[in-house]
Amino acid sequence: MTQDPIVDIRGLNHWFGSGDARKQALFDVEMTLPRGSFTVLMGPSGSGKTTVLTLVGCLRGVQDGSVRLMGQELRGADAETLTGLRQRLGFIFQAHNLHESLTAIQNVVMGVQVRPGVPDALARQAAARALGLVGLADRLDYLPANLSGGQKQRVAVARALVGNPALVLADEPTAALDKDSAADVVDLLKRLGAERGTTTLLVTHDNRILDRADRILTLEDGRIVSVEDRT
Ligand SMILES: Nc1ncnc2c1ncn2[C@@H]1O[C@H](COP(=O)(O)OP(=O)(O)OP(=O)(O)O)[C@@H](O)[C@H]1O
Repeated sequence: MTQDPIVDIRGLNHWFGSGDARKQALFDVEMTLPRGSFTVLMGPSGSGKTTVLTLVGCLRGVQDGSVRLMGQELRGADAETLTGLRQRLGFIFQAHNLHESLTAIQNVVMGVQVRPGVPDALARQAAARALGLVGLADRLDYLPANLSGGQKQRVAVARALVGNPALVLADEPTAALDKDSAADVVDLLKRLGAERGTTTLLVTHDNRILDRADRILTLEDGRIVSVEDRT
């Protein structure tokens, strides 16, 4: 049985600014992400990658065209629908964005608590399990300042995955990492995604990640210029 794609984008245009400063950032972008797929979105700086990611992540409003996320149209969707959808997403950013005053496990617990009504003990249990999966079972009570760059990024991966998201959106997750840590983080994302059926859309211009992708989409000047299927 074929399932609906997690993400289906049709004729997406996007503009920034207004008046004379108005500038089109995306032109007629089309993209389909099948459930469980691992897609890399690449392209030069300023080509529109982050804009696509923030639109799919319900972090900015869709102006023109259609973005369907888990079957729901985002254009014109109300705030409640967008909040509900956002709770089913996992975000990983270039800078790990951990709270420096919270320990690794407290940071990951915050990833559980985006969903209302999860009891503290259960959240802590899930967070400990997620940190175990990323190989940090012995670092639960460390503050970010006492973790390496790769370890911090793995905490961010655990935080993104702990709520069992349907879709992980990752923006340059390996930019701050050395070669080995970058490969570890990507392999981890891919493995956990495969085990849980999570779909991943990863933005990067890091060539080291490309051989791990199921699909590589390339954006240039706001347009998709190539789609390479590797499955
Ligand atoms: N908030 C904004 N206001 C005005 N213009 C913006 C804004 N955000 C992005 N842009 C413009 O939209 C275009 C696409 O930007 P975007 O950040 O999506 O590119 P990118 O491919 O992610 O770049 P990078 O790899 O450098 O992060 C660029 O020309 C950028 O200057």
